[in-house]
Amino acid sequence: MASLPEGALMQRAAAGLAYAVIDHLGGAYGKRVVLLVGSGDNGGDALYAGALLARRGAWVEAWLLSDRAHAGGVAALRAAGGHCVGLDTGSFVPHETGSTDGGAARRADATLVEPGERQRARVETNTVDVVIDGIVGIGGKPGLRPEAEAALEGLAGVPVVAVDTPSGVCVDTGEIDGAHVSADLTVSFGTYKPCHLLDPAASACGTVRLVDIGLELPAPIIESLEAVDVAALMPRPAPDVHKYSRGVVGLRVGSATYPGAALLAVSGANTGLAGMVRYVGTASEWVKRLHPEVVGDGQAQAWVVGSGSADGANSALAFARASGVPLVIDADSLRPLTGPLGVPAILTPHAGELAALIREDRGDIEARPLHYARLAAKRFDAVVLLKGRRTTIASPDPDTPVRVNTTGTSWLATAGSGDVLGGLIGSLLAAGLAPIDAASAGAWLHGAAATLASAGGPVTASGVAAAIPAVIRSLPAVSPPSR
Ligand SMILES: NC(=O)C1=CN([C@@H]2O[C@H](COP(=O)(O)OP(=O)(O)OC[C@H]3O[C@@H](n4cnc5c(N)ncnc54)[C@H](O)[C@@H]3O)[C@@H](O)[C@H]2O)[C@@H](O)CC1
Ligand SMILES: [K+]
Repeated sequence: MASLPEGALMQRAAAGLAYAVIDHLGGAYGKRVVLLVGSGDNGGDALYAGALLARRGAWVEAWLLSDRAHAGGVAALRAAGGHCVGLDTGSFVPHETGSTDGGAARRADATLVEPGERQRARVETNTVDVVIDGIVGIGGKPGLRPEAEAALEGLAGVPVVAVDTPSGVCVDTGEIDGAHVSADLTVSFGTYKPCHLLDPAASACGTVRLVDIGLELPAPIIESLEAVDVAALMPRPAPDVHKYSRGVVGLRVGSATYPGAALLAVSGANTGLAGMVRYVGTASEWVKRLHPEVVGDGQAQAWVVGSGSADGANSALAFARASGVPLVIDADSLRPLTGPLGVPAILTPHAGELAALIREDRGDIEARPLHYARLAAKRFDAVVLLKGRRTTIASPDPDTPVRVNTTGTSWLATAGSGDVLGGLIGSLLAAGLAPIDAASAGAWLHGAAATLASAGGPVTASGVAAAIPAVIRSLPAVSPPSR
């Protein structure tokens, strides 16, 4: 910031925001835009973007929700032909804006709402094309104040573009505590924030669009893999490779009650990412018939246990643990866990399973996935992959960023898809990926395979497994790591 002229970052943010709004609306000319403007720089972004839209022929009205507003933004909007309205027509006084954008405070030298504007009848809300939410951004506390709630109520049904973050959500944790904006589009500046990735707040963001404003960013505490990252993690056979050196994954899953879980877990593991798949359990005959490549008991570089294991869950876990190799622990084998396992492990609970495991309320876990994934990772000294719309993957090492998965479709909420995921992660673990990488790359591929197989329609767990190789083929080419 020190090297930039004052206000440069805000101008970049506002321009990015305005063009995103123009894209969203399919143009600016003749559109009716209401800005909801809070007291900080988030409101400043909205006002400058409003000025740009007004210059492009939009009709723009700013509702100033506080007795302070970004003075430069107000002046710019007025100069471009936009209007400012105070909701409660209080006395609007000059103020010093926050110092996040350039450091120096700016002092307004005019009242924010001119007398003529103050009493104007406000726009008919059913003619508004878009609301720009500049109530609060990264400086806001969770929840909305009554004037913001009232304004949003009056504009119910109008599409909302959120500036940086949907106002009211907790930016740093993705939690929700009180009223908040639900946006159709969120335009984030510089980087994604936790609320853009983590549920429940991520569900309030709508589509998230990132505008690069040239920030130099610190190391993240949360990250989300993209296709190129997954491509770089994929095990690719070297020329001198053989089936054992590519890794052997073993599965002790399924039971007489749930033979299908065994077949699905094997289909997730048996996509060719590892050199060999072993299966031990009651569904052996079925596995042999449907997956002739799969062999029986023996040494493995990773074991998958618990999916549909029913009464066999404890012994499957005990056998696998005794092998000393990394484990994927799913479903029924999560139940006997009481603490660290002594071997590298990935636990793959959904919220209900994690609730039972750590004796918490399922609703609390769904409301605070980041918190509980981290807590469980620490307690069990294992990578914890907490399944959900935004699967959240925490490492026991507090310095390793938490990974949030963004691939997938709600069609993936289907029986057996978790069994496929466990097998897939096991094969990546056996192929030599670190547990956090195996879990997060597995979640990414699984979600992407579901989207591919679904193509907008229904999908089954078998269909997801079948689509995994095609997803891997479609990953971008990456140069191999230098030795
Ligand atoms: N930091 C940066 O590098 C940049 C920041 N920019 C913008 O600046 C924003 C941050 O600005 P600020 O730090 O001024 O903070 P905000 O504008 O996010 O909000 C803080 C202000 O809102 C009030 N407030 C807090 N919680 C509230 C609530 N729940 N309801 C109503 N009012 C509440 C506070 O009293 C304070 O005045 C970013 O989100 C982004 O939009 C951009 O202009 C680009 C550069
Ligand atoms: K906002």
